[in-house]
Amino acid sequence: MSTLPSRVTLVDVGPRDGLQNEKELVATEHKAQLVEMLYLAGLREIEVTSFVSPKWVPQMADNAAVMAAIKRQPGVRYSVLTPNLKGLEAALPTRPDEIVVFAAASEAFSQKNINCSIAESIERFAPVVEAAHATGIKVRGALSCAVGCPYEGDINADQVERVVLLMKGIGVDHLGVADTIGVGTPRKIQAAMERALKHYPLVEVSGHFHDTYGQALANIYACLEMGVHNFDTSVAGLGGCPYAKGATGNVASEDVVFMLNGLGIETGIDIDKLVDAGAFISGVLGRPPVSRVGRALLAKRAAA
Ligand SMILES: CC(C)(COP(=O)([O-])OP(=O)([O-])OC[C@H]1O[C@@H](n2cnc3c(N)ncnc32)[C@H](O)[C@@H]1OP(=O)([O-])[O-])[C@@H](O)C(=O)NCCC(=O)NCCSC(=O)C[C@@](C)(O)CC(=O)[O-]
Repeated sequence: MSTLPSRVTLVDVGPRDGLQNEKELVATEHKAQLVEMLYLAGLREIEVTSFVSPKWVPQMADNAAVMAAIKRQPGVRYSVLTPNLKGLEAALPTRPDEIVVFAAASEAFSQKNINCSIAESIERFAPVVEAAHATGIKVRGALSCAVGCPYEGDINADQVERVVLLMKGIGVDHLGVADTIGVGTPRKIQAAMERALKHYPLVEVSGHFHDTYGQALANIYACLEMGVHNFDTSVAGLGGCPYAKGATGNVASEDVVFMLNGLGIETGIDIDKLVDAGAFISGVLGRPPVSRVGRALLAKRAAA
């Protein structure tokens, strides 16, 4: 039996990745309340919003207002997505603790998602990374479509490594391996992870798994076996990417915390309060949480 990490850090990306795909605009105050409830549940890394074009992603148009509305708590890292310098310039006055640039292992996805080739995206990110570092802000890089693309199909590990190297070359501090459409299975995910780990230290690599095919928990376990201990998750299983049709949300934070609790792995997260956060935002959206654990614990509460 391999030794699993004793502690795992989760970045809840629900307020950004989760909500970006919602057609009905969610009120700024509800977004801010969700961020606060995640903090109260013990999350110390929260992806709040994105500074992208409001024409492309209207749900994130209130980015600055959300950043102004959140109650800043000590010890919490609030991050935002910035696809270009324009995004960074808009984000900086809102004082993000970290920014995220996002590239893809697939040319077609890069074009659909950010309207440029992989090479052009790296050219755009380079000054963003430089400017962020100049103000002391850490940069996470998301690498979409690390095992499969909605337009190109299978993606191989060589394609992943190529973009990992490009990200590393421009100084991206942390590399997130993203299975955007949730088609990854444990061995494929491990192969992609291995390429990231060839160039980034373990502490600076994370997994970002959508649960479209129900593989996300197995994929997280496969990463734990490699020692990976940072994951993006989304409260209530919210989300999907507007440029990956049919892809469902990220793996639900509640489901991951339940599994990690069962494995005796520390997260610092209170699952009951996390379920409250999931129930809150699901109520705002007018539907039950996608999280199986969230639904089970809510049903148990109702029956008690
Ligand atoms: C990247 C762009 C902006 C390029 O879009 P573009 O049209 O190529 O950009 P442009 O530079 O030609 O500008 C066109 C217009 O957009 C404006 N603009 C330009 N930049 C910005 C900005 N930052 N903020 C606000 N406005 C902006 C710019 O000012 C101009 O406005 P106009 O003159 O037409 O009125 C566009 O493609 C875009 O916003 N895409 C958003 C994509 C997105 O948010 N996708 C979802 C997030 S990624 C994701 O979810 C995956 C991830 C990270 O979770 C991991 C995974 O699971 O894979």
